[in-house]
Amino acid sequence: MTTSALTHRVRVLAPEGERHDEILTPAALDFVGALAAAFGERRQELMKERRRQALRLAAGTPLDFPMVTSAVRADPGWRVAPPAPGLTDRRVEITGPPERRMAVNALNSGAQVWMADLEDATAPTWGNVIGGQLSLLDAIERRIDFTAADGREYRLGEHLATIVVRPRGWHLEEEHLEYDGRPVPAALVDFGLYFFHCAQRQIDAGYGPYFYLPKLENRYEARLWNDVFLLAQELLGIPRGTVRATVLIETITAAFEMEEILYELREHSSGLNAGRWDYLFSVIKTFGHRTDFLLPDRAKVTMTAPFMRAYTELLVRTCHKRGAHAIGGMAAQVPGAEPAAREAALATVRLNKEREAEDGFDGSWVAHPGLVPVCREVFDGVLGERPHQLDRLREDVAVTAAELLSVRRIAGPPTAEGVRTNLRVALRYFAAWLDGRGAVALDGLMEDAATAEIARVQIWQWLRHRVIERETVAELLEEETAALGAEYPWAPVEEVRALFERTALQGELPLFFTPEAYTRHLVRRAS
Ligand SMILES: CC(=O)SCCNC(=O)CCNC(=O)[C@H](O)C(C)(C)COP(=O)(O)OP(=O)(O)OC[C@H]1O[C@@H](n2cnc3c(N)ncnc32)[C@H](O)[C@@H]1OP(=O)(O)O
Ligand SMILES: O=CC(=O)O
Ligand SMILES: [Mg+2]
Repeated sequence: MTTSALTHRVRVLAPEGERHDEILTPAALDFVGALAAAFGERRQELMKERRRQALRLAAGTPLDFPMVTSAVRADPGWRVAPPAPGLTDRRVEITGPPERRMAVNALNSGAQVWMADLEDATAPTWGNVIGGQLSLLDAIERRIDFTAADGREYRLGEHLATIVVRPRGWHLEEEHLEYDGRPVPAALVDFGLYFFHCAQRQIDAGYGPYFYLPKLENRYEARLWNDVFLLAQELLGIPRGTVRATVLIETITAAFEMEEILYELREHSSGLNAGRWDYLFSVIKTFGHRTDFLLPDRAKVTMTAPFMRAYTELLVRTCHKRGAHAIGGMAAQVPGAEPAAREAALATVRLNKEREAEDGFDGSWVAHPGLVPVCREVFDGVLGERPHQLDRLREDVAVTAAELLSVRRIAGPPTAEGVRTNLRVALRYFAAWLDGRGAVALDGLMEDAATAEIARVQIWQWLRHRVIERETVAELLEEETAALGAEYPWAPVEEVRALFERTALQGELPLFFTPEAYTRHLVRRAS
């Protein structure tokens, strides 16, 4: 049953859920409404600017470091805010959706930070959106303990990871909340509800309202976030500069404005993170029409590819120049139960973390509690007792625009195995997402919205450049759809297949698979 409640001008258009009233209080909705009123239009303008920029780049306008902000880059006189409590030592950060069991496991994992993910790892069903907020509130109130159906006890320990929340990106809307007759930007819903309920509680606990900001494309989007923080702090009487935000550099255009993004957010900034999977997705999406951006199988595009190295080297240099933490990205391997596969996964993760620690990163991400020890060991080896290595300025690094864009230096056409893998991953991930799960382990790898995006856009790119035949893809799709049905009898196979066809096989490439899939499949469903 759908209820419709009106508070100020925010309407809730969703089934009532257990304890949802604790999150969707009139005051919290008013707060979200105030953010939507102040920033909704500006966000829409910025989404239009994204499309204009995509068209300019497609038409051949060169991507370069902006001339107009060269003074910001040249000015030695500014630094970001000092690290806030709980964010000084970030050598291991575990990520995952704020589902109750995982929340307890992540908080107890021994990592310094838990990135509670309402974004790449969460399928935004209304149940997940509000359930995530409840988990966060309960965790901060230390009332999240529970006994699972199988009798296992989940109890918060003494030493917990610092919570950093990742709201959804600017491109998404939350259709279960309406302001002035329009869906509220999802970023403002996730940020606003958490901030409203937890900011003061986190300050009282000795921490603060901390965020990861995903998928920014330029400095104006960072400025928008900064203004959101200013208003949010003002409305709730929280001292200016209490918020901290780490921005994921995970679009190719943002890589050209890292310093400007830090500058815009400087009084709230806690660094940058190398969001490598979305970054790769963004490179393909932005330049997929160009033959010099044709990439081989996803498995072959590692962090040692010259253009990926240029990106991470520049990220560390930029952060440390401004006193900001540089946080490494996600190695996708998850440790399975089978000993040989487990060893191989741990060895790959170790190599990735070693490269990051040696390059100067101050910490890195892991996707699973079983990877916390290896990441910690590697960073302990480089940091020792020091909480970070901000003093490693990496003045030896000088990255050019050409190096950031030097994709053609990775050779090789896609293999038959690579094409099939992308199809398998996209179909299985879409099925899980429609089922309300935003992260899954598939063949020993963590897959989430970012990695699934790569799978779909690679197929699109390979078709566009005719390095694979349309008939081959059609045959493989037939086989893999049948395999999906056999493997996941619960999956809505035809809907999954149609979603893949719409988002990967058309001439025009949809910018993300999520907005359309959300509206079509996740809105106004029971859970
Ligand atoms: C590109 C990016 O944006 S990366 C960041 C976004 N992606 C993510 O955050 C993904 C995070 N990781 C995950 O979601 C999970 O590890 C998955 C889905 C990949 C695999 O999860 P599972 O299949 O449950 O793994 P597995 O069975 O090995 O889990 C063992 C235990 O570890 C827990 N666990 C696994 N991963 C995590 C995690 N990231 N955080 C907390 N606990 C976790 C499981 O809940 C399970 O706990 P239990 O023994 O109490 O039941
Ligand atoms: O969010 C992280 C990424 O790699 O994408
Ligand atoms: Mg991402």
